[in-house]
Amino acid sequence: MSDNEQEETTQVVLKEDKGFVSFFQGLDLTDKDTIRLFDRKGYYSIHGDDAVFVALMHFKSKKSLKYWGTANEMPKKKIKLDSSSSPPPSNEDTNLGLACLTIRQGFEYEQIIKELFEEKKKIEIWAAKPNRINQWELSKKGSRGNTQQFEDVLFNYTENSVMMALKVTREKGSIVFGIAFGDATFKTLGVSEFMDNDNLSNLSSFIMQMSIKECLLYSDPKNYDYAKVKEKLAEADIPFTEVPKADFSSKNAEQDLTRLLGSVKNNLLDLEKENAIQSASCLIKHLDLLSNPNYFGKFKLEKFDLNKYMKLDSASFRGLHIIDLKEHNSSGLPNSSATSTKDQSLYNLLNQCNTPMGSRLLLQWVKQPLLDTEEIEMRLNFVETFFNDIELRQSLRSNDLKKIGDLDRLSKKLHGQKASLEDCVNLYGIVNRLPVVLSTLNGHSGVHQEMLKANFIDSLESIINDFQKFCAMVEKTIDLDLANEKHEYVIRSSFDEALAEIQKLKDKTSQKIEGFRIKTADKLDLDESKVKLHYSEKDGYLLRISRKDEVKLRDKKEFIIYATQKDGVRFSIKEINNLNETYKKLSAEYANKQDGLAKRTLQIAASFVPLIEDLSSLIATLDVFVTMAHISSIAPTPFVRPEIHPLGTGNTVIFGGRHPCVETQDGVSFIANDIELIREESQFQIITGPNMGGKSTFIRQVGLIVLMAQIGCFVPAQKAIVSVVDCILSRVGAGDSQLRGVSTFMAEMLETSYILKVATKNSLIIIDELGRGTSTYDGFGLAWGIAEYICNQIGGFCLFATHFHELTILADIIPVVKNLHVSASTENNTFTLLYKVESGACDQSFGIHVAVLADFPQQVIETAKLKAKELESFESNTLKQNHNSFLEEFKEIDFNTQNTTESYEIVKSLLSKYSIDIE
Ligand SMILES: Nc1ncnc2c1ncn2[C@@H]1O[C@H](COP(=O)(O)OP(=O)(O)OP(=O)(O)O)[C@@H](O)[C@H]1O
Repeated sequence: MSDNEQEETTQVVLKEDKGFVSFFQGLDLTDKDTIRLFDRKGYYSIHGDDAVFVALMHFKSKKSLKYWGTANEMPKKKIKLDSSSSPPPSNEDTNLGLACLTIRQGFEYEQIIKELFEEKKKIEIWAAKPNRINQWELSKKGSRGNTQQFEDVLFNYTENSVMMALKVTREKGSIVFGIAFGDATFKTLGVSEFMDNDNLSNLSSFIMQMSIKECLLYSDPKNYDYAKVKEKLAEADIPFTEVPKADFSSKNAEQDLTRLLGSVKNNLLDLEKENAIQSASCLIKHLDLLSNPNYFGKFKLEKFDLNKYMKLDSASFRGLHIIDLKEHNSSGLPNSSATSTKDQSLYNLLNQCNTPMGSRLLLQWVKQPLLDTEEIEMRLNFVETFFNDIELRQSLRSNDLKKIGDLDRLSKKLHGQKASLEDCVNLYGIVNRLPVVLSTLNGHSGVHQEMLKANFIDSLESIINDFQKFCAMVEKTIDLDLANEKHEYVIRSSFDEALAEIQKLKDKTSQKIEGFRIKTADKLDLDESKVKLHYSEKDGYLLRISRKDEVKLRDKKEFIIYATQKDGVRFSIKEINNLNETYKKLSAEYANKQDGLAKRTLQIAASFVPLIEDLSSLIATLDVFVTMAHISSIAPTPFVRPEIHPLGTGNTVIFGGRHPCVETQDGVSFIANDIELIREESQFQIITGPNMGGKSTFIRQVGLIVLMAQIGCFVPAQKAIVSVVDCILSRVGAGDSQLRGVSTFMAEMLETSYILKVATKNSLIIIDELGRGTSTYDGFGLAWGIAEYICNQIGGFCLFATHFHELTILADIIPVVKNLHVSASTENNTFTLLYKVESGACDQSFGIHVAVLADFPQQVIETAKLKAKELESFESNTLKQNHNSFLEEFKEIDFNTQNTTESYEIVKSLLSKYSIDIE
């Protein structure tokens, strides 16, 4: 925000009001996650800690705050200070009295609402009670998972606002989740019941992949799994409210669901899912869905099938940088690393969609890579169609799709009865452009022509057909000429007899007024053109002459002077004033009639919402395919269509693979690399090489290529064969371990234990620099043990980047282990990173080489070489045995049943049992 804008904000200054202060102090302000805004008609005020929080969040300073009185003058009741989200106030702050911030209605208010939801705050809007001084009542409230009452503000929000209700139970020893999830804005509702392992990996994936924003949690503190779920939610940064058991009741659930979904769709509901159905009743109650008759029969049933998508947890989203996760440090401000622009996410790279619907769908696809080969091939066929037919792609991108506005927004407005005639005209414009899209699609004649016809052309034709009635209605009712010429949106007067009659009378009145204008000019002995008519809402028609001619009005009682302005003198005569009265009455009558007719028109338009939704989904899908094809073709080297092998079959072989985001960075001339992950032959690859040599980039690019292939997108490679995987598990870098108050070593251990428990023989495991948090020996020992465990017990594909050069010996012991290294050249006493991945272990200790280049004393170099040799001969079987035994026991520990300190103690005692030193 610019200084100017900020200055403007502070122009709205609310005067100190002691009555309000006592009302405010009397409120229950204990919930530090709620921010209260007071609607003062035209602007809003925020007070106390809420004001400080918003000032810091939005304006990044406290300058815009005003303080009322001093703390000593204020009523005695203390406000609970928000210690977590804003720094504790200094004495100076508390002495200043009650903080007060005013924000303007419109853009500023909208921005702040969006930011508050992003900060996971609950929002309350308070309005003054009519005719009561300093008495306020709650008029709106919302939270991140329930933004219904703020829809008008959040229309352009890309992400959905999905709330879930969650019940945890155990069946036959396994954890079972009964989940209901819903988005009141997009009117979707779903239920799902699934089992989970002790790591809750299914729940983790569900939260990430369904974009859950908030949770209503079945309160059951005695339940052993309950604390684990709470920890998982906190880890995924999902705010949750503990809800009494009574709200999870199946009593009226079936009936309530039928009401919202409509009876037909109800057949698809699996009512056997008792826990999920109970969660649904809780969700319906807390979102207050039944209080809005507009919702009845309008909800769509959404399915979540755990077996349909690749599992991805937050560590993988972070490790592969699939989407931008907004991360926060303990001060509540965004991490600078998380906002770095250089390091763009895969979603950011791909999202060059032309429509907001496309962007939303793409986000969903990126989060939910598919497992079914047929579905993947189908998507690839479409991408191929638009990739090969340049003309088709360019025409859709640069013309046809660009002009299609946000249909989701339109349907939301129409459904919520917040639409205007302008929205109808906009929709009419979009519908009129559809034949152009259709003819562009019809122009294609490639191999997938039939598929294009069956999936897009036929549906679009039928949608255009079904919209005919809508178009006819708009043409008949709305004055389109006025809309096009003057951007005024009204009902055509010829549409309704009564309206036409009133219009006639209005015209007649205006004509009479015009007659008096001419007569007045005559009376004043002025040329007719010098007496003008001026119309304003307030005064109706007035006459106007130039200031020079004002003398002509002097001393003549029949002329009533209204105002003298730069452009002349405004005056009137009795007859015009009388006609003005008539004109005003007629105008009011006309407007009234117009309103009624507009309302009816909008009601009819709202009946087209299901059709708009169908169109929106068709355009979104088309846009995503076209965009994926576009990105694939504009990459520094075009992407290629991957060859897909069903889950658990075939190998993953990539020739000339590239990292899609690193290759587009400025100044990077990317070196492509190959990899062959062959089952039973080379499914475990160890990557060694110098620091900054490109190890992480290489293993992440393999993860991203597999992920992109399963989304149905082309991939950055010369040739790619991808065997579908059930999940990608990544442990990349120590990450934010400090934030959670866990040592780097513990964080590594926890994440790795999770991988060991969750991975299957059909997974892709990506491990980067394991063991950095420990002493060299133990780090190495653990890395060795973990690698061995993955090879022998899990199977699956694994890429293991490590700085432990000695780990490469594994290749001699385990047949499926192969070594790769990133190369560097040390010719002519220079050290150049080549980024080329080659087979075999890295044969040089580059660390020492760099030390030589840096002119280290000879003695240091010699000692380093000696020590390195010692380490190389690290093959003591007893030591290795110790590490293996440690790992056997380590993986059995259930970290979820203890807190961090307890876990740490257990691991420490286990380490000491096997004489492993991590200090
Ligand atoms: N194939 C490549 N072609 C060109 N540049 C590359 C390539 N791979 C990596 N780089 C560049 O090198 C930088 C370092 O790469 P990366 O982080 O992958 O190295 P690393 O070996 O994992 O390093 P470290 O061991 O220090 O973690 C990248 O940011 C990128 O700019």
